[in-house]
Amino acid sequence: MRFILAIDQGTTSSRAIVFDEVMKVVATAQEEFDQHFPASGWVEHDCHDLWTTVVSTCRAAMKDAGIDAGDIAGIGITNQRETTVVWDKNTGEPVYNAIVWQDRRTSEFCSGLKEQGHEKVATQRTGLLLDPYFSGTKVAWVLNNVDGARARAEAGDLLFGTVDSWLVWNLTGGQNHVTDATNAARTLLYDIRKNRWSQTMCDMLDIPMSMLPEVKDCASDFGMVKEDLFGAEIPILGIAGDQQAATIGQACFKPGMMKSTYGTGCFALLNTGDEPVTSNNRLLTTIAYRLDGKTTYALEGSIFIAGAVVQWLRDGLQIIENAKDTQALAETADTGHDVVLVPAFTGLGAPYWNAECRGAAFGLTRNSGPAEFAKAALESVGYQTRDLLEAMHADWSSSGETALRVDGGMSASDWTMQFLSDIIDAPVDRPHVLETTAMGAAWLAGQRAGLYPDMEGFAETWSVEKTFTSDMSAEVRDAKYAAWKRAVAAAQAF
Ligand SMILES: Nc1ncnc2c1ncn2[C@@H]1O[C@H](COP(=O)(O)OP(=O)(O)O)[C@@H](O)[C@H]1O
Ligand SMILES: O=P(O)(O)OC[C@H](O)CO
Repeated sequence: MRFILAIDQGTTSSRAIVFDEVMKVVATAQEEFDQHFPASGWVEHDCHDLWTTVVSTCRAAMKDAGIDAGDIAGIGITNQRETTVVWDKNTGEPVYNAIVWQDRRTSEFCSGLKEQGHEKVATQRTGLLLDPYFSGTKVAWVLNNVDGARARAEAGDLLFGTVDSWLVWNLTGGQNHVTDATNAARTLLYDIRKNRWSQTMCDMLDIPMSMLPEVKDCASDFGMVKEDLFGAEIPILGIAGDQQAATIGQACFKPGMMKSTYGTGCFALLNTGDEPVTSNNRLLTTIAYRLDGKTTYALEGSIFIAGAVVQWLRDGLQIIENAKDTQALAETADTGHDVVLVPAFTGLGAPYWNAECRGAAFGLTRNSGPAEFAKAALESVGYQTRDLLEAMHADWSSSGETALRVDGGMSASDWTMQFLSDIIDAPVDRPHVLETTAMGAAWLAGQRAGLYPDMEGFAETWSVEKTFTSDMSAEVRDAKYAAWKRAVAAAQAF
């Protein structure tokens, strides 16, 4: 029996999952690591934590599966995207902590670039916006703020990588400085149409191109894990950013197919085929995957707070003990009035991109209590998804012809998924396999290793566990969504 090992290096934890020959999960290991918040709006990870938790979870998953490294046909890596690591190629030592995708420290730098009229050029090349979310301005921050970093980078001694790159560098014992096209597409340095690093963007941000990794297809030979790590060499055969891996894991291979992942945040990706679609509604144009040199593009909507609003009910308001308690609470809410919650705790993502906006609740009465807040919190996720879908429909007329495929921790909530279907007025499909992110990475590696089926064969294995269909009158839907739009406008005006 041969196995595939998927590494899912996420924002709050690292996971390793062993899949067998028929793509079934046989073992999983997970380890959380510390989040560092050195200043308001700053979020960092210790690069060594990312690495050591990956190694220990891989070892634990292999042990639990009762297998040796020699039984593994290949490794697939998927990762939190945009998070930025800069290290010295001679010593392998990072020059600074990993600056996490959520980090807003380069807000002013981005505003300055926008005022100088650079956004159009940046969007044309990269499909992204001049926002601190992406890696480019984070790399520039390291070069401009860490003592001696710029000189070392210009001398060719420093390397930049997203988390996948950092992991491969370490797994291969400092041999390979590589990434895949989906991760490159999140850096603000990659030309997604020409499929190469953009000299224009590197000049704009003053980043030496010698720091950048080689960009490969998502299923490629990324290098060999050195033998002393797990007891045998293992080829690394697949890499994709986590939201792209979920798109693959959900088998969204045809134009018009869309997935939405409800974890801490929510990321919706719509497959737009082999042409990048330029958004007029502040969505991102990105690479869904690149296989055999052929790029498939996606429109992406990124919402920063989805499941995190449930964490706020638990840890901030302390009105629930467990995330799953929200459903029972929401069911008891007063149906006579609607509380609308705008969870802009860290600003608003797509399609508003308002970094300064903060959260707000509207429609409160003497009757508003935990149940009404729980309902409003769950509904906010549906409203935000509708915002994204409206933008996608406006940008691309062929969108929305198929059901929305959902995954992520919050998709376990039937109540939330039913409201989602009601408010978007479209079917919502929840698959049997909710490990879609790891599955996507595993499939990339497994088909490269000759173990797993091709794209069509893989798509046939996807199956729906539950379909939610809209059960809300148009009148109620329209009134509720109009109230949401008023609430978002009011929160932004505050
Ligand atoms: N039954 C549930 N109802 C509502 N929210 C849930 C439920 N289960 C999990 N969540 C939310 O989902 C999130 C965890 O999902 P997960 O996919 O593990 O996220 P991430 O990968 O971002 O850490 C948490 O924010 C949690 O509050
Ligand atoms: O680590 P996650 O699952 O929160 O995903 C983070 C995204 O990749 C950020 O763009």
